[in-house]
Amino acid sequence: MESKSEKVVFGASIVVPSVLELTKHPISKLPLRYERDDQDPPIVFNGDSELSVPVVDLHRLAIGDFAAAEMEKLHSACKEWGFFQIINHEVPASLVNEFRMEIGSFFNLPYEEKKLLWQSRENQEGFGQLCVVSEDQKLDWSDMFYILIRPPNLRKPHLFHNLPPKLREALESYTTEVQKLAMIILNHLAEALKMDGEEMRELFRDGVQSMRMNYYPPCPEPDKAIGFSAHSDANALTILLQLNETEGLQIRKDGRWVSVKPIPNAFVVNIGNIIEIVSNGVYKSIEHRVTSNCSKERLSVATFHSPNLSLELGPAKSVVGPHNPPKFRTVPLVKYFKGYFAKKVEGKSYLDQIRMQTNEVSCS
Ligand SMILES: O=C(O)CCC(=O)C(=O)O
Ligand SMILES: [Fe+2]
Repeated sequence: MESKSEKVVFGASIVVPSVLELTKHPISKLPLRYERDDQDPPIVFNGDSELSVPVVDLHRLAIGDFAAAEMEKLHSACKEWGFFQIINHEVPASLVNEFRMEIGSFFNLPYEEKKLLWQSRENQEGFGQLCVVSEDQKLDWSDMFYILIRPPNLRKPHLFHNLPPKLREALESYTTEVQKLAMIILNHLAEALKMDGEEMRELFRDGVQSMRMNYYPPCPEPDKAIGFSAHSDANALTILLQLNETEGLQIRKDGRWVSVKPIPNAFVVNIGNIIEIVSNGVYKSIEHRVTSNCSKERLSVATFHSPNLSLELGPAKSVVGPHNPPKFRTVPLVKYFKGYFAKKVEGKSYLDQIRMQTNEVSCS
């Protein structure tokens, strides 16, 4: 039976305004609905050059002489940061650039056309914002477009078929390549965790891939607003493309917010809650956010990878043992997602709810 906190209805008759439309005519004051006092102020910590997100070279992971050192870098990035940037990933730059251009045009479509692709009462796909459940709820200073891509039976025809044809084509090629990259990374993570590679592959066979495109317009009062409020990702592995050179993404590291500086042709990869659970807490799903700025727009696209929806989620069997007892309970994946979104609406972390208490004994 569903607990009360798992019941959540998104967007029932709630219209989430488009921030891009709001900024079409210059405004000097931030509308009240975007003024935030529930977020840390957007202080950028830049003082210590030691503090920058690790960079992992995928090519070196495959070359005998360098592989062990690169693998160690990957392992410690996932343990200590929950984030890394990946270079030499072999996703063709031409394909990424094609996609980049199509996304820019997509956000600039006339509002009347975009309205046809707006979130509906029942689900969060389409243009809009995440987890908006009331008219008074404060909003992020951004527009997003969220869509399920794989497996194909999850695609919503009214969204997928109504995407501009060139965007759909570019999205198809981009997500196919990024899906391959995600599997390569997940295989490396299994190796680094000393987890059975077959157990990892089995989890992600016919897994879920979804995508969120984010548009952050310049903000009249960036100190009072937030582009994307602090959160950790629900899924297993996020592969993020920062589409232009505008900074904004920050991650929480040892209690401070650290900027993730865009590196040309790199992807930002982050561990989501699901890998934190599968790795039995060895890898960390880290809180991150996007700050606003007063002069430059920012665009990003996050591609999310999750296991097969019919499976149960818990610490990997090949990772836990007498010396490493499970730190999380095992729950059906579908139940996990419902719990995540319900807790997000409450502003809490669902991970804490499925974390084992110290006196709890595992039955799995
Ligand atoms: O725009 C970004 O850089 C981050 C977006 C993000 O965290 C998300 O879509 O989950
Ligand atoms: Fe995120």
